[in-house]
Amino acid sequence: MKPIQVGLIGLGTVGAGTFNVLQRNQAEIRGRAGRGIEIAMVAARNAERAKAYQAIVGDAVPCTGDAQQLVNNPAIDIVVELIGGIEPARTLVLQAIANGKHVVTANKALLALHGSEIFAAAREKGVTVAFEAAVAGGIPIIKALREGLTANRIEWIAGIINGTTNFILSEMRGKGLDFATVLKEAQRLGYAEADPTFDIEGVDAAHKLTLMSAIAFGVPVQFDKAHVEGISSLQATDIKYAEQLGYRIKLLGITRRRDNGIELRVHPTLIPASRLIANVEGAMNAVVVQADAVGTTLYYGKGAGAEPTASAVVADLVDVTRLATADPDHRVPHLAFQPDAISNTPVLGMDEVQTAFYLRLVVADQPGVLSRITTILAESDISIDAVLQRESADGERQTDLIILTHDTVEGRMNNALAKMQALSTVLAPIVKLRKEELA
Ligand SMILES: NC(=O)C1=CN([C@@H]2O[C@H](COP(=O)(O)OP(=O)(O)OC[C@H]3O[C@@H](n4cnc5c(N)ncnc54)[C@H](O)[C@@H]3O)[C@@H](O)[C@H]2O)C=CC1
Ligand SMILES: N[C@@H](CC=O)C(=O)O
Ligand code: NA
Repeated sequence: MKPIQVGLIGLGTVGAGTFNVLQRNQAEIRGRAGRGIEIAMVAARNAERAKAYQAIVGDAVPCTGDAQQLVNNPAIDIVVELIGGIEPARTLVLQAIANGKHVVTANKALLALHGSEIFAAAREKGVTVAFEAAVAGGIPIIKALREGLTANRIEWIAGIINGTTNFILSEMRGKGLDFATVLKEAQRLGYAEADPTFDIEGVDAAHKLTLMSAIAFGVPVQFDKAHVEGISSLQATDIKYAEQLGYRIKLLGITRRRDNGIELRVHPTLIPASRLIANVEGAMNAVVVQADAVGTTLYYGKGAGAEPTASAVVADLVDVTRLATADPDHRVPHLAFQPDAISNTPVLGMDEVQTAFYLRLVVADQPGVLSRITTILAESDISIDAVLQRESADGERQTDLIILTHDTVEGRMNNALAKMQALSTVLAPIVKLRKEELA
């Protein structure tokens, strides 16, 4: 059978990785896909990359600077979008779909914001939009959630789904390096987004979490409802105290089914140091899924970088090649659930989220301070798990008071915090971090 014809837009980190993997493993890939997968055209903005690429493939495969030419080329069956960002990616993807082409993309930002529009357009035209690379890079987590766990009622998902921030946290903790140095290294290694604030402020993780939540719970993609907090205000003191209490701090994406809705949140989180996920270091990603039949499963691997991400892009190309001749109505639905089974279960506001807390208070070193604080917690019906008192680095007349609580509702905790903050013996803004046992 004639090889399937692929148009590749973007020859950056992932684009070049995809080209390399397709070239290197073409015989195996053909065996698995049932026919060859051939790059028929490339669109690239980076002149140097385009030249290097052209030197490898010669003139047989045209390389254009105008991606519109590629998506409108009738010879192309599958468009691979690897440029990132919203525009022109959105227009190009919709144009490719309108032209009846399947799409493979690694663009989580695009799908988290415009997934509903894109998947609806694809359904209408009977084409597939595959996006394994968009969540946790090379880890086949979309496949696992959408197909492998399809028998289950998923209860919650918690994941380290941003390699850059995990790399930063690990290097700072392990080697004592400063934030800016480690971020530069993450950029050099190709982990970071074009705008690294997306990584650092938790936005990239929230994009990925939004997609997993939709697939797990049969709800639309709704990034605008996600709670997003990154690592920029995380302090070394809290990492140290967390360790003393037997916890590690990781930037986690958590989505959980509750009776009254779905939690969708990204924030630094204390996790017991004994959990496997607490020991995931560097740019590695890990996703824990709790489901009713199978119990807990853990997916671990490289979530960023050229070839790990290309592994997922090429796997999608093989899937789409296998599916290309299948009846569109019987393909795996984009978001796992059939369109008429997508529910409008609400995403809960943070006030309604249930979690445990780590609090650090800088308090005056005098009698009665601790009891006033514990009274406020008791009156708020918040129960204490552990208390640690340490000499404060900043002065003799003050002390650091670290409190771990059991699960409560965040709104209740915020009310109690306001009362504590108003005490004259509380000398600095209280640090509040969330804590999850993940069991
Ligand atoms: N780098 C990584 O580890 C991962 C990246 N991703 C996603 O993959 C996508 C690509 O990321 P990277 O390869 O890291 O980015 P990159 O910045 O290295 O590459 C993007 C390339 O697209 C080119 N480009 C931009 N606009 C273009 C246009 N209109 N036509 C043709 N070429 C154009 C740029 O010149 C650049 O070479 C993004 O959506 C990113 O979020 C997903 C998982 C991991
Ligand atoms: N910037 C992302 C790349 C992969 O999605 C990350 O650091 O994880
Ligand atoms: Na993946």
